[in-house]
Amino acid sequence: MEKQPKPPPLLLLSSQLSFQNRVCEVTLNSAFLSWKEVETRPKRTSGNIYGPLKAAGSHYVPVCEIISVQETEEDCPSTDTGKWQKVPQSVAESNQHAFTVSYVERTQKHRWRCSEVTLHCTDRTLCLQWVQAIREQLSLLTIRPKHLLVYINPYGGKHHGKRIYEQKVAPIFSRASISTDVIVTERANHARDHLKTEADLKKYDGVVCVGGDGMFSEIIHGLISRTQCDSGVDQDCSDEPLIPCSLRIGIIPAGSTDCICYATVGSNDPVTSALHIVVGDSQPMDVCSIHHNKTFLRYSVSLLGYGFYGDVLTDSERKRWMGPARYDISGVKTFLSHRYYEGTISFLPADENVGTPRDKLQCRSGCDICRLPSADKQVSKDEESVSDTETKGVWKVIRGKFLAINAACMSCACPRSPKGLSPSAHLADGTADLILVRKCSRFDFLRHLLRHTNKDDQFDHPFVEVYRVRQFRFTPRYEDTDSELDLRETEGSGRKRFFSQICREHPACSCSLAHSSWNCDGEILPHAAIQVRVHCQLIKLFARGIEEQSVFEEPYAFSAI
Ligand SMILES: CCCCCCCCCCCCC/C=C/[C@@H](O)[C@H](COP(=O)(O)O)NC(C)=O
Ligand SMILES: Nc1ncnc2c1ncn2[C@@H]1O[C@H](COP(=O)(O)OP(=O)(O)O)[C@@H](O)[C@H]1O
Ligand SMILES: [Ca+2]
Repeated sequence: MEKQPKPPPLLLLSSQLSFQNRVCEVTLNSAFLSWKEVETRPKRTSGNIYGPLKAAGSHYVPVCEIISVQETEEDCPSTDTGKWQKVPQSVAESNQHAFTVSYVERTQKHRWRCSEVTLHCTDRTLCLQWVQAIREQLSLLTIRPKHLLVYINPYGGKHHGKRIYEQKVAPIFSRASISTDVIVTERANHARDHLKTEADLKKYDGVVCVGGDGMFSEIIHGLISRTQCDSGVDQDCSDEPLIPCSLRIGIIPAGSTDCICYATVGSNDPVTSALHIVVGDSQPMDVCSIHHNKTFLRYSVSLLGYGFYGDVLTDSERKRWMGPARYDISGVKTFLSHRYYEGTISFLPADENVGTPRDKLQCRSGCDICRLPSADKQVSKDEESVSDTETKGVWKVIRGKFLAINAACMSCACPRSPKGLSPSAHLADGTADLILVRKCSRFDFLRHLLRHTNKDDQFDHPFVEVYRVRQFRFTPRYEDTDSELDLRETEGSGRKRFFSQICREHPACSCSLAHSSWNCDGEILPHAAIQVRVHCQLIKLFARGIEEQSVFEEPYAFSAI
């Protein structure tokens, strides 16, 4: 289909206003607000005392990135104590009428800041006309949230959640005329239970989570369960397609890892996240459901890890008082213990059109793969059911001794690992990357781990395999005989023989090490044998995916427009 050329933006208002004592040509059209300095005063240059009328720096702000506009009360002393208030530029200007536009400015490392420009008018009518025209354009942006439900975990990360929200986020929401109901949680699972049973969700345009990945996990559990419950979907039934949640979720990072925020925005910065909420961004996201036989256990959006990451989490939970540093201490300890686990992984590979975990195509804002119509979208019940299409694939079975089994339905990029556990995983393609790290030497495992922190390919080792999957199952070795899959032991079954073998191979370890635990977005799962299925685009965030670097380096320098 041929693309229709976009109609040119409609010119709405144009005036000569003053900015920092200079005359500016200010224009508002349906797409941009722009101001261009115009040199009107005669300028002395060598030879010619009258220089040409010169256009200096032009500025363009897309209307969709304007946060707010207000009349600036320059004559009255300020009642606004935030950093929003500008001191008048000069005595000459202070008597004039002015309005201030706040807008998004991109800075380094995918961070957004709130910038502002104050434009002075010669009369009040013109000033009000400008304020009204800009407000009208903002009111057309119906994707922007107006009323939000905010949950704050006061104990996440370094326990700064409440302060971060009050000092950095609330002023931005109030500037953007967003009203909020704020709940500071009093116990673990407070937010989840409130969302699941109590909250009047019809009142809100979105939910905001102030905390880390664990807190985000609470929010999605509450929201997904509520949505299924309201639609009569049984979460215990692993074949049934789930109903996508309609409310978007914003993440204000205030946790230890903040992987979900970092991997969907590109930074773990509260102001940037608040601005993505204000402009009403929307990023769909895959969610894994985890079952044990016919029982629903949990959902996961970031890391689902058995072996190394499971053991790191189990050890670090005892060190919560240390804050984010607990993961480093437990990481070193777990690395030194060098435990491996036996079991069987079986999985349903994804079709080739979603790419492969090693294709080096990173998921970025507006990602083509996540927009593919063939992505395993949630289908309505009268259409072909998801299970029909999925059973057409062929399951693969891998048995072995593993140091780590990780599944990531997105990159899991975080400050600790800027490209993530699976750098080419997609946020919303309906697949997860399954990473199997087989038993190897400590030195090799260290090389693999260190590659998460630099540019080298962590999958380029003979003991690492990675697959893009839609579903998988894991059965630890001693449970193989009870498994529904009936994957029989070839080397002999029976617990006694299994434990004696483990102990022979592992003289320094105790028998209890035959099992690890699953780390599910920072929560320990009670079962080792699990079935996992990816649900394409089950939730939506107030985010837009990571923007291409070029957008950041040249922040809206629309010189060609
Ligand atoms: C020896 C050098 C080791 C460097 C290894 C670096 C690998 C880092 C890969 C991290 C992937 C993190 C995925 C995110 C997991 C979060 O859900 C979870 C819970 O985060 P939270 O505490 O709630 O913020 N955090 C952890 C560490 O398990
Ligand atoms: N008020 C509270 N008291 C204790 N625990 C809480 C409270 N609110 C939330 N939690 C729990 O704290 C855990 C960690 O929270 P999170 O915000 O992810 O921080 P971190 O990244 O440091 O782990 C989550 O599992 C969440 O369920
Ligand atoms: Ca995915």
